[in-house]
Amino acid sequence: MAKFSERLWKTVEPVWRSYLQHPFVKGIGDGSLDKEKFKHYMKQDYIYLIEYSRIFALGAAKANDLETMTAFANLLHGTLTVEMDLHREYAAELGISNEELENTEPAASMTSYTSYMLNKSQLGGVENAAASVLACAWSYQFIGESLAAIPGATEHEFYGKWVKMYSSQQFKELTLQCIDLIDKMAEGKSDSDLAILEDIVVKTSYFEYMFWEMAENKEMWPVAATADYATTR
Ligand SMILES: Cc1ncc(CN)c(N)n1
Repeated sequence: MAKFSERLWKTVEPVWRSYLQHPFVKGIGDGSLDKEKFKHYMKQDYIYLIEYSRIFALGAAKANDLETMTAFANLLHGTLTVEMDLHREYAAELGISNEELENTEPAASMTSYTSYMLNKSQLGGVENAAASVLACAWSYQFIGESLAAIPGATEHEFYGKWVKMYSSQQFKELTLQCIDLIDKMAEGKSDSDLAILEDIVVKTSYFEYMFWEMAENKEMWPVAATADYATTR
């Protein structure tokens, strides 16, 4: 029988392929991306990764066996180190302190995406946590590998290390652990339970697209509060 992850790939493939056509992703691949857009993305992505890490912690807490708990703990550690080190390196290059990075004011898309994942993971069992993180890891690995195939993309003086990290063996191993987790959790589940997990993967894939849009357009919130409020933030 086909693995659940194969079914998921077929369902979300058109959404993930659309990322490769997105101007922000294309700009990383050909090195033409405006650095101010990247700076906005990188700051939002850093606070996104803090919330994303919480899902791994929730998965570890909800795990029914030690093997699953260890996998979630490894993924938590990998995100806090391998992935977030990349952001800290870019921040240092762009003159942003770790404190400023951590205190980034969350944008609407970042807030809605992480709130959705946290809600699904808190309400459901450990399988909801595995479904919530899947598109995040796997779609970035898909993007990383696709961009790495573009001549010169990994050697670009600024964006090269982004492409290298997301196409690296280390990141691939973290992704494979996420795929393995969802496949194990899908075993023996009813069609209706699998449909619930699939829906989480589809919705998070849509949120991924919205995140690229937020980055491209340097979005925060659609309207501004008073200037007084803004200065107290
Ligand atoms: C929004 C988002 N989605 C996924 C990833 C890859 N963990 C990320 N860094 N940022």
